[in-house]
Amino acid sequence: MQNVLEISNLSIGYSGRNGGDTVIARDLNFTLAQGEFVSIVGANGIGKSTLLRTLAGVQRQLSGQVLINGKSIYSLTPQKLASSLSIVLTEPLPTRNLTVRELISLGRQPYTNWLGTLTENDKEAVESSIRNTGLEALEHRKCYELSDGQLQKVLIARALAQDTPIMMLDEPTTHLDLYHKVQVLKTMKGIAREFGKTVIYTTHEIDLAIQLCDQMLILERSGHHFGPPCSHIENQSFQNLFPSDLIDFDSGTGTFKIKN
Ligand SMILES: Nc1ncnc2c1ncn2[C@@H]1O[C@H](COP(=O)(O)OP(=O)(O)OP(=O)(O)O)[C@@H](O)[C@H]1O
Repeated sequence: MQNVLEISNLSIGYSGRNGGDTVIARDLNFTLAQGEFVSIVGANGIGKSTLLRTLAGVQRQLSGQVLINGKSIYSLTPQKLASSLSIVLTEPLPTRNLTVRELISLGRQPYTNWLGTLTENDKEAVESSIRNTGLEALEHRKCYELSDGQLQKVLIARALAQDTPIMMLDEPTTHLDLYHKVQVLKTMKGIAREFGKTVIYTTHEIDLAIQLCDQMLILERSGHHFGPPCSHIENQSFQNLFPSDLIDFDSGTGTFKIKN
């Protein structure tokens, strides 16, 4: 499989007003191949969203490299970047006054003319992302009429309509019930498989990620681990993810258990 995203010696964080940097994670090294379904996991505040935003070029890295197909992400024009990767963030929408279909159609912006006219190809991409996310019944509803979970699906559909080789999603299943979490994750994995897209998302649902992902990036204060879920289980990498006073990772079932 061809490597699409190469991260080398990456340090992420925030530049202070007086010039000092706050480093959130350093020396990150991993590579994502075409068609892989990948999650980023770790405790609250460890840097999952910061990393995702850095990988997407939404915020600058402190040092190191993020390469998409061998080219630095920061050298790409906004147009090229928008046709290379889509990102679903947790920030609220600027407007919820659009219908579901209109919002999903915005995903086609990198390809439309300045009037935003949709071609047959654009319309087909919108149709198929509505179908793939099961939003047919909601397509004419206004976004302000949706529940948080329904809106989350619409944002995923917009990213799907963008039809980029790389998709990045920040906690895409937070507001969904268990059934719909699995439905959305399986849809995303299916898209990775069927269309050879690389999908990377942050999550707190480690059990589901273990069952579904090809690769997992585990962020910890002491460093990071990257590899397939089974190698993390073998290497006991989940054991140190959280303080051990309340929960333990059970390698046999691949789940966290509450301590008695
Ligand atoms: N704009 C910012 N400026 C400075 N520090 C920030 C900024 N945004 C986040 N941080 C800090 O960076 C660290 C990592 O935050 P981040 O949101 O990436 O973590 P996370 O792993 O996604 O957390 P969670 O699981 O709670 O969503 C936190 O300590 C946070 O306070």
